[in-house]
Amino acid sequence: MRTTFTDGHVSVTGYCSMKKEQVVNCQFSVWYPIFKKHTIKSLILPLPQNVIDYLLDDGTLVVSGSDHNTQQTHTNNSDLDAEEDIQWSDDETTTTVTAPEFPEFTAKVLEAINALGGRVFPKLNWSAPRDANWIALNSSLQCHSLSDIFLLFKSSDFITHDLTQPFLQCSDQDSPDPVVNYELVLRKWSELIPGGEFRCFVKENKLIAISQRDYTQYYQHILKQEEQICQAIQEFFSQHIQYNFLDEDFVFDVYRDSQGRVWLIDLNPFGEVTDSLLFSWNELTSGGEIAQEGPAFRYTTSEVTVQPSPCLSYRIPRDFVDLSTGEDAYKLIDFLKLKKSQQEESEEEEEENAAQ
Ligand SMILES: Nc1ncnc2c1ncn2[C@@H]1O[C@H](COP(=O)(O)OP(=O)(O)OP(=O)(O)O)[C@@H](O)[C@H]1O
Ligand SMILES: [Mg+2]
Repeated sequence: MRTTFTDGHVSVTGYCSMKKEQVVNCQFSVWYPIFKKHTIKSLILPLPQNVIDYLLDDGTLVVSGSDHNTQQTHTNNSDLDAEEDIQWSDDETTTTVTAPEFPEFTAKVLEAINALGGRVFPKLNWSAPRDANWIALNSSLQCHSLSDIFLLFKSSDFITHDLTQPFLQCSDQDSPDPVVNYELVLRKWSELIPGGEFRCFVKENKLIAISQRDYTQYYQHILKQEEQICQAIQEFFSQHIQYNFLDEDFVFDVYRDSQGRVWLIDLNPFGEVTDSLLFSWNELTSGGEIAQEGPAFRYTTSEVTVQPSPCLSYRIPRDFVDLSTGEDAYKLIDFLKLKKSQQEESEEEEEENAAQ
C-alpha cells in the first residue's frame, strides 16, 4: 500500500470514499485467519516498539550481521589490529557505530524462517518492500535472516508508509486513527510466475473487474487462455471469497498455478491506495460499462504496449544521495560493510558447497 504511484497513471483523488475501517480490515493478520486454506503459509510476529523505532530511525542504516554469524566488529581498541577494522573518530571522542541488537526478536524470527523452510517473503501489516528489492544482494525479496529483512524494510518507502501514515487517503479524516498493532509477516517463499498473477476488484460483493498484475509484460498464454483464466478466478471467488470477508468492497490478488489452481495472495483496500493496474479508479467506481455480465478482464495484448517496470523510479539510492550532500557518511559505510559481509558469506557458502 502506498501513497503515490509513478507508473504513468494519473493519480486523481476523490473517486472513492475509502474508510479507515476498510484499511484496518485489510491488515494481514485480519484476513489471513479467514482465508488461510487458500493462501501461502505464513507466520505473524508482533513487532516490538524498539524494532519499530529502529526501522523509522533513518539517521543510520546500521544493520546487525549477528544473525548471519559474520564477525562484525563493534570494537574496543584492543581489537584494532585486524586489518579491516576502521575506527571513525571525531577529534578526541571516538564514535563507534553499533548496530542495535534484538536478541529475543532475532531468535523468534529465525525460528519462524526455519519453520517456513529457510526462505521467506517479508511484509508488514499491509505492504511488502517491493520498492527496495534493488538493494538486496540477490535483487529479490527473498530473505534468510533478520538482517536481510531489515535492509529491505529500512530502504523501502512502502514500509515507511505503513508505519507512518496508513490512513492517509481515507475519506473519514476527522475520525481518530484506529490503533495499529504492527506485525512482521513472514510468508513461505514461493516462486510465483508473474504471468500467473491477477488483481480482482470486488464492489458490493460482486467481482466487477480482473486485471493482469504484471501489466508491463505481454504473456501469450493469457491471450490464449483468457476464458479459462477468467472462469477459474470467478469460481474461486464465488466458492471461497464472496461474502466471507468483513467488507463488501475490496481488492484481492490471486495466483493461478501451472495446474490451473487458484491461490489467494493478498487483500487490499478498495481505493486509490491500491493500484488499479489496467483499469482506472474512475471506471471501477462509476459503475459504467464495467461488469454488466460478469467481470471485465483486461490484460496486455501485445509487445507494443509494454511499459517500463513501475518500481524503477524508486531506485535512487537514498544513502548515496545523503552521502553526496554530506549529511550522513555512516549510512553508506554501513551499507557497504553489510554488502561486503553478505558477499563474503555467500562466497563461503559457495566454497563449502564446492568442497562437499
Ligand atoms: N510468498 C511469496 N513468495 C515469493 N514471492 C511472493 C510471495 N508473496 C508475494 N510475492 C510476490 O510479491 C509481489 C507483491 O506481494 P504482495 O501483493 O503481498 O505485496 P504488496 O505490498 O501488498 O503489493 P501491492 O502494493 O501491489 O498490494 C506479488 O505480486 C508476488 O509476485
Ligand atoms: Mg497488497
